[in-house]
Amino acid sequence: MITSRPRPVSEEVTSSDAVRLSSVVKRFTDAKGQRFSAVDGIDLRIRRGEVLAFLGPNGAGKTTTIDMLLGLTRPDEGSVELFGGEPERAVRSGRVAAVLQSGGLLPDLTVEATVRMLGSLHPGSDADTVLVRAGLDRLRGRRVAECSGGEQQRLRFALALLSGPELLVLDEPTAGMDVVARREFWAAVREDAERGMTVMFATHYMEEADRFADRVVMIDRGRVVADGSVSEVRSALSGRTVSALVREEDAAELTRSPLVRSCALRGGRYHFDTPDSDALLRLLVERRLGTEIEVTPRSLEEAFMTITASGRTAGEGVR
Ligand SMILES: Nc1ncnc2c1ncn2[C@@H]1O[C@H](COP(=O)(O)OP(=O)(O)OP(=O)(O)O)[C@@H](O)[C@H]1O
Repeated sequence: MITSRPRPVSEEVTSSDAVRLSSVVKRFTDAKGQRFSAVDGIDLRIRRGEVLAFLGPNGAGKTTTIDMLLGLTRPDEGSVELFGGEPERAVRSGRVAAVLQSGGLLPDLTVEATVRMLGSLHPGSDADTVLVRAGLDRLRGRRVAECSGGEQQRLRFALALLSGPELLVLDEPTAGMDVVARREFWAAVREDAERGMTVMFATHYMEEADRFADRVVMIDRGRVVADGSVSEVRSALSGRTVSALVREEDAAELTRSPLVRSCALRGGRYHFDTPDSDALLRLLVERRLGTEIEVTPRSLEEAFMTITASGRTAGEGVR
């Protein structure tokens, strides 16, 4: 497993922990009546003020983990603590708020009326400030039904802010939004994160993790397979991609070299995943094996594909 900093779960919980999951397991029954572990022993500590991206392919167990974290469902094994106590207590007291994927809005109310109505449940909340913080000031009079998907998510974000939460949990908050809407959404969240709020967000968009998170936790089939800063996760799978025009027989020979971890043919070019791009480059040039050679750093997305793919073939995560 890739870890940036050791996070032994046996360490005493300190006041700096917002979230602590210890050996959490959640089982469900599948369509064939078989029990399986959707979450299979997750240990995770999130320190106060951290912005953590929670990544994983479809069905990896992200939503199930988040549901346990919010006290919506209980683990079959292990424990979940928010700010050192029960999740339900932290949610009830407004220290934790969530932006989930859908639901929860009344289509005929205006944006402002929605925020004021929900605000009345939180004494001391300031609807005007929240509308501005969520970037909704100009949309106050718009009916919810007429808001775009991105605007509705910003409204859910505004509602989450009403209780003045210390921890904000977002489950794929930008699913289905276009690039502009996603950018606007994250600009609003980022401002709050910069004020010191702890944020945990699940996403399928790697660039959101790349741009926004301090730390990335990747899960696959209910287990943590990588944990570190974006650059640590990338560099732990250190390497670059070298692509070039190469003859088929030369490419076949190159894939047998220890300098090549894997190779893919795209758009007529061979893309070699390599642990040592300098050496591979030298080889290609000196032996005239390739032309139009390009060297590019691996993206977080590539790191993620490698981690989850190796987990699938080896039966476990990258270690
Ligand atoms: N109530 C349930 N009963 C049975 N199986 C469930 C239930 N909830 C989730 N699952 C299964 O548990 C696994 C994990 O689901 P989960 O929704 O946590 O994944 P996810 O990582 O959030 O996926 P996605 O990115 O697609 O939202 C999946 O195989 C899912 O089908």
